[in-house]
Amino acid sequence: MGKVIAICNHKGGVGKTTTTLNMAAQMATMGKRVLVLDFDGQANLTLACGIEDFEKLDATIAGVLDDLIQEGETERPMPIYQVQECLELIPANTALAATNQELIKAIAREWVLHTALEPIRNQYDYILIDCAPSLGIDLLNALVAADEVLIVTNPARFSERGTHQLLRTIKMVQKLLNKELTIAGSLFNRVDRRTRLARDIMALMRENWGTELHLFDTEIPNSIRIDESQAMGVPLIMYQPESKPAKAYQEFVREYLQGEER
Ligand SMILES: Nc1ncnc2c1ncn2[C@@H]1O[C@H](COP(=O)(O)OP(=O)(O)OP(=O)(O)O)[C@@H](O)[C@H]1O
Ligand SMILES: [Mg+2]
Repeated sequence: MGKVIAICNHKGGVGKTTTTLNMAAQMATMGKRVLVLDFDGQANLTLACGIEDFEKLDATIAGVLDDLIQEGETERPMPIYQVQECLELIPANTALAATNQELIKAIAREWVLHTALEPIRNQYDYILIDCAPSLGIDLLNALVAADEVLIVTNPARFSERGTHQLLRTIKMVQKLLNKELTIAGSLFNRVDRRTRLARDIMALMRENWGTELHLFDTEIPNSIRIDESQAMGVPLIMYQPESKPAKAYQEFVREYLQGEER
């Protein structure tokens, strides 16, 4: 059975999409069968996978969920696009905003994504869900569909407060909706260790959170290479595998997989 990982933080722009894509690309490079799901109407992941005209796509995750919400339709074929060997994508576009409105009123509303993914879970080693910056019904759906949640965060004072809110939501889901859900931990992205302030904040965050939450040792550095690879529509892991942030993502996946074995 494939493992479903929700990559989330309700704070925007912390690097959820970047992490989803590069983690997935690295896993695929290692021969794992990986599916990434764009679960954000901004469609950043879809675009980063090289689909420029995503607004013209007929088949996206929104359509699958709409059929489930309106008809209870569970047999609809999944819109799956090949990104690279071993790596596939279910895309999104702005239609997902309307779907989210319908989700709020749906029967078994927190379970819709879980039901949608059920028929294809076995086809992959990993399914990575790129969540929107939200604490709403879409996040709840991702957390119910997931086996594990990975939090991506930045070393900034505001991030600390936000993480408490997010952990509260995750814990509620663990109690009320998905008892099997585990927290993989938190990955620090956009780390710039050159400044004293950044080093101090990192030390503070590691001290404050370390007991409550697993914090991955690997840190993803702040680097212009990330934006460059996105502009090219290619995961950084493939575009510049020798660059510092690509190496950091390789190291992070190694650390992540080691943690799985424990
Ligand atoms: N390590 C990094 N170094 C430099 N830029 C980065 C890094 N990680 C992400 N970025 C840039 O920051 C922006 C936000 O990243 P990303 O889209 O991955 O965040 P997100 O959490 O998915 O955002 P949203 O909440 O809007 O979905 C992008 O322009 C991305 O290229
Ligand atoms: Mg994103």
